[in-house]
Amino acid sequence: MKSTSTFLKMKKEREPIAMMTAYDAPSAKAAAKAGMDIILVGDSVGMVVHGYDSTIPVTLDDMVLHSKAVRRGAPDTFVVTDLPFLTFNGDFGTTLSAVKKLMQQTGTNGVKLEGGGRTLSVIKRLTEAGVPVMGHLGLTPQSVGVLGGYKVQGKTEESANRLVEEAKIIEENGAFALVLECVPRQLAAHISSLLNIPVIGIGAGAETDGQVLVFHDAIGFSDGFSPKFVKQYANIQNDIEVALTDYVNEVKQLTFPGTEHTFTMDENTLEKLYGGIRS
Ligand SMILES: Nc1nc(=O)c2c([nH]1)NC[C@@H]1CN(c3ccc(C(=O)N[C@@H](CCC(=O)O)C(=O)O)cc3)CN21
Ligand SMILES: CC(C)C(=O)C(=O)O
Ligand SMILES: [Mg+2]
Repeated sequence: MKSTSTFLKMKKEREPIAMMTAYDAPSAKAAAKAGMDIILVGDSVGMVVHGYDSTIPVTLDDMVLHSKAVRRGAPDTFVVTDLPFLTFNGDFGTTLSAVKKLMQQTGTNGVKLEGGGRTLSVIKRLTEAGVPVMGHLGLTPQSVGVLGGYKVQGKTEESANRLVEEAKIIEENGAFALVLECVPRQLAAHISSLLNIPVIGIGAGAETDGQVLVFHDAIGFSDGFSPKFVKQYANIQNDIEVALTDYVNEVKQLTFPGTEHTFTMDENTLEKLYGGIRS
């Protein structure tokens, strides 16, 4: 199993880190088979799997359930789980019990939490408690209400400087990696070269130490969600629609199931039971 020190070494040796979300066992298994370095059980599960229009409604129990499934599908891959909305912003005891539940009940390898400001000290305290922590700056979707929408961050001098300062503190406070979401590539490149820990980008250009995408976006299964930073490596939505339409048509036309999908009784039993009625 890769570890936080593997990821530091990868950065040093300029080997890009490939990360993607997964929320269930079969997709986690596919990610592991593809050679994914890190699987993220993202709170984006609320949007792409549960149909919410933000990540705000996602609960700790949701993250526990999905993390367990991912761990079963990818037992040998480093897994990180998002701490959901308002599970790490109040008293530290509550944060600790949330992280304890996640790590002990699911076997996830670390947690990711969004934001700078007051959450910077939470990163420090969790790290001191022995928890591998991944930071997340830039577009932090749990703050969508405060940010006023899903918008590129760090475009002004002031906000770019603040992101740089927060990124430095995140490293100082012991995080093993940092996700930078939806920021200009020049800012992401600057932060990546400034930090010793790997910076993993999403909508942050090619000069970070790794990339992360949402599983459903990457395979074309998120209802057409395809902003500039997403590349669709497949169109699963279309494949599924074709398959399901074929199924409906074959059921209606009685062409499914065929004999090859059907069980039969042997002739003797059939004779005894129904006097040889067949067809
Ligand atoms: N399926 C999915 N994939 C994601 O990457 C994702 C989610 N859901 N939900 C949580 C956040 C929201 N994300 C988003 C959503 C929309 C834009 C978007 O429309 N961006 C505009 C630019 C907006 C601006 O800066 O004015 C774009 O054109 O890319 C970006 C990130 C990323 N995250
Ligand atoms: C997009 C990634 C970084 C994330 O936080 C999520 O999927 O929830
Ligand atoms: Mg998230």
